[in-house]
Amino acid sequence: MLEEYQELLGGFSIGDFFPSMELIHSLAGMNIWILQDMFAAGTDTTFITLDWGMTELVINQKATESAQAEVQSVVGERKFVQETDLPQLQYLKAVIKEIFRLHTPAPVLGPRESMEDITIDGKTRFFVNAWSIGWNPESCVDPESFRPERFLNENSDIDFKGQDFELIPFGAGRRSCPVIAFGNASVELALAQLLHSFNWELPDGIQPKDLDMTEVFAITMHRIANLMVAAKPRFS
Ligand code: HEM
Repeated sequence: MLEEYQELLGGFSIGDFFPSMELIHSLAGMNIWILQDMFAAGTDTTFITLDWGMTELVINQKATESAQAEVQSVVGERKFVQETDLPQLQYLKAVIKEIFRLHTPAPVLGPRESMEDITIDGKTRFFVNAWSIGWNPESCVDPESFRPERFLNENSDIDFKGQDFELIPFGAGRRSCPVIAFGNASVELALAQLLHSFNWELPDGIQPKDLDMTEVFAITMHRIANLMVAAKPRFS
C-alpha cells in the first residue's frame, strides 16, 4: 500500500503535504480546499499550543501537580481520558487559557476593515495583535507570569469565544476561527492525556532558567527551541 502511495505521489513523501493534496482529495472524496484549509489552519495552531503548554508546565511544577491531581480525581485508574471527562477539568481549562494568553498561537489576526469611517494614521486597514492584548497590564495583573489561577479567580468571567476582547486566541467576529470548540477540545484532551499518562521533567542537569523562551513571530508563533523532556510512565 505504501509503495502505491509513493508511486502516486511521484517521489514526494507524505511530509511534502501540498503536492499530495490531489491524492488525498481523491482518497477522501472531499473538497480539496476544505481539507487544505483544515490542515493549514488546524495543525500548527494545535501543536504550538501543546508545545508551549508542556514548556510552561515543566517549568511550573506546582501547576503541573494541580492539573495532574485534578485529572487523576476525574479519570481515576482508567488509562484513557474521555471527552466526557473534560467539563470537570476546570483547572486544566484555566491552564489552557493561560497558555492562549501568554503564547497566543496566531498572534496577529487577519486584516480587518472598519465598518464605520475611521482614521488611524491616515489609513483604515488594520491588524489586531491578539498576543499583545493578552500581555496588557490594564486587563491582566502581572501579565508576564504563568498563573492559571487568574482564570479561576479575578479573571474567571473571561472566555476565549470572541466575546471578551481581553482574550481572543481564536479571533472574534464573523471571521473568527470556525472550530473554536473542536480546536479547544483537541488541546484539552491531548494535554489531559499527557498529564495522566506521564510525569514530565526536564532532562538531568537542565534547569528551567536554561530554557530559551524566545518566541518566533510569524503567522503562528513557535518557541525558538525544541522542547526536550523526560517522560516517566505513571501506569505499568
Ligand atoms: C488551538 C487551536 C486553534 C487556534 C488557536 C486557532 C486560531 C485561529 C485564528 C486566530 C483564526 C483567525 C481569526 C480572526 O482573524 O479573527 C483562525 C481561523 C481559522 N481557523 Fe482556527 N485555530 C485553531 C484550530 C483550528 C482547527 C483545528 C481548524 C480546522 C480543523 C481551524 C480552522 C480555521 C479556519 C478554516 C480559519 C479561517 C476562517 C476564516 O477565514 O473565515 N482552526 N483560527
